[in-house]
Amino acid sequence: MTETSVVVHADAGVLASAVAARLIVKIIDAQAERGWASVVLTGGRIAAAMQRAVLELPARDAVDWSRVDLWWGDERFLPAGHADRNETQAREALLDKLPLDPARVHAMPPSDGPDGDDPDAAAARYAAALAAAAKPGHAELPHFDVLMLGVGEDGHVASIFPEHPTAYVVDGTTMAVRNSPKPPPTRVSLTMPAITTAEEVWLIAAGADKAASVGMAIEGAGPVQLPAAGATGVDRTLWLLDQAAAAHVKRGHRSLR
Ligand SMILES: O=C1O[C@H](COP(=O)(O)O)[C@@H](O)[C@H](O)[C@H]1O
Repeated sequence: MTETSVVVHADAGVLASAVAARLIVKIIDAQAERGWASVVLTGGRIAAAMQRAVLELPARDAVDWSRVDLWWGDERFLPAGHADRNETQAREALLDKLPLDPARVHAMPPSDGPDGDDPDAAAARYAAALAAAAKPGHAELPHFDVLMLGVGEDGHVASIFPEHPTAYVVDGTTMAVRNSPKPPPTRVSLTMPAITTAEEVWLIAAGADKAASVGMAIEGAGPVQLPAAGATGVDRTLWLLDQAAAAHVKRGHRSLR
């Protein structure tokens, strides 16, 4: 059974740098144990702040970045290099400044990639890449040490939206997303069953506009109504919040930092 914790930081800046520190330590621990680490990135504002914060921490040099696999939880299906792609954001904020092995940076295909403007083919291609990285006998996914998720104002995670067809998907590892309520309308996403295979899931949210959804998700809302409520890790589910996003979380459910 997953252990769930809620950690509340003073503001978005402290949150970003605390998550960055946590991520570095998680990667160091995974590499000490098995030689490599596998991380699933998310997009959005707090994710970008966290990515920038990783660069500012001297402990980043304790990571062997050439032995880190990077995946994405979702992607806005746009041309390569588009400013709104989660990949572009991560590359600009962090990845382009790290000595990563390019073969281990597994971005989701863009809309002008090998499959053209076909999100189903792009999702299938990503599913194949995930399956190719899985250990023999380990079904369709590699091990994920940590899978990070931003939380939308409406409680969406990755590109799984409340009451949207994506919230009802119970099989497969990836999916094309159409008619997303948040632009752009076409996306590619991991499915909820894929997300919940991660060793640890970290849900990261900052700002008062996230407070209602975060509060309801932690207090027991259903995952179709609030996908954030269904995103759990196998060993651990960690809510990493600033004070404003935690405003509706009951005192007994949080530890203040
Ligand atoms: O569209 C998306 O939004 C969420 C949250 O973004 P934020 O700016 O409100 O933090 C993000 O986590 C997701 O990956 C992304 O595609």
